[in-house]
Amino acid sequence: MVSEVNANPASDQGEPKIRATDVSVFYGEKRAIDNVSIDIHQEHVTAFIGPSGCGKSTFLRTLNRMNDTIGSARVEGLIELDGEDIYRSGMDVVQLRARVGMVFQKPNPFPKSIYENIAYGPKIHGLAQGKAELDAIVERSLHRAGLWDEVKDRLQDSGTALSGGQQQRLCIARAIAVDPEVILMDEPCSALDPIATARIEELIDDLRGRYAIVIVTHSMQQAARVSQRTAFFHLGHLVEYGHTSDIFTNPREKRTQDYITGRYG
Ligand SMILES: Nc1ncnc2c1ncn2[C@@H]1O[C@H](COP(=O)(O)OP(=O)(O)OP(=O)(O)O)[C@@H](O)[C@H]1O
Repeated sequence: MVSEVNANPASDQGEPKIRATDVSVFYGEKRAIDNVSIDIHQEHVTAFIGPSGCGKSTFLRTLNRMNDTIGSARVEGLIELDGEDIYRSGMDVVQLRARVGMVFQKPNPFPKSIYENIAYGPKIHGLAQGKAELDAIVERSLHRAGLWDEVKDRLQDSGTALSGGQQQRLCIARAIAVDPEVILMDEPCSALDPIATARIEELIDDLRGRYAIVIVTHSMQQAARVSQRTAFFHLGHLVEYGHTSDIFTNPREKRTQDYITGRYG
């Protein structure tokens, strides 16, 4: 049975950016997420932690309807972005995914130039009036992602020729280029070395405040370093959600305590 969780430890922060209410996710008959309610706030980095298979990625994907791409997946419950039900019929999913961008575990730049990787989204969303405006978006996005200085002299080189860490920053720049409100990150550092990981963590901190960021991570150290709110999932349940400092120093639930002290996971 799910214990009572505080779904809104940031109630002092005004209206949530995203509110999930009684969300369950099924793959065929199998229930991977069980009745999860949570508020995600604008000014924060929110970390999802929990043992492998607990449903962190599945739940993350419900927040921009990425589960729609998995044939067997079915979502129940309500997910609101600024109060709007994102699963309502008629919702423009392409537009939604621009507002709620995603960065994946493995960097996945398009097999195109660095410039085109960034320019593609703004072009299809009609965000630039002409070449000069597009150039400005590309430069600004690469700046924000902390990549401009490294690539400004080779914007026509292929994005796939960059190092893993640079590719991941390119993917973050690509998400930023369409002016998102929320950025979802699914284990964005798991394919990176410690130096590249540190750069992404610094970047997440720089981006905080401008976007609501949700990060799935296997690393409790990373959650503690980059997030202000942490949600602990176990077997499809949201066991505990709160201020990151409280979750790591003073968890209310025994299952959280056991996980953060390394008893399982
Ligand atoms: N496409 C899919 N089809 C069927 N079952 C799936 C699919 N994706 C995930 N699952 C199942 O749903 C459950 C939750 O998986 P999910 O990947 O969301 O967990 P996770 O906590 O992100 O795991 P990990 O930390 O290992 O990435 C698991 O039992 C998994 O096997």
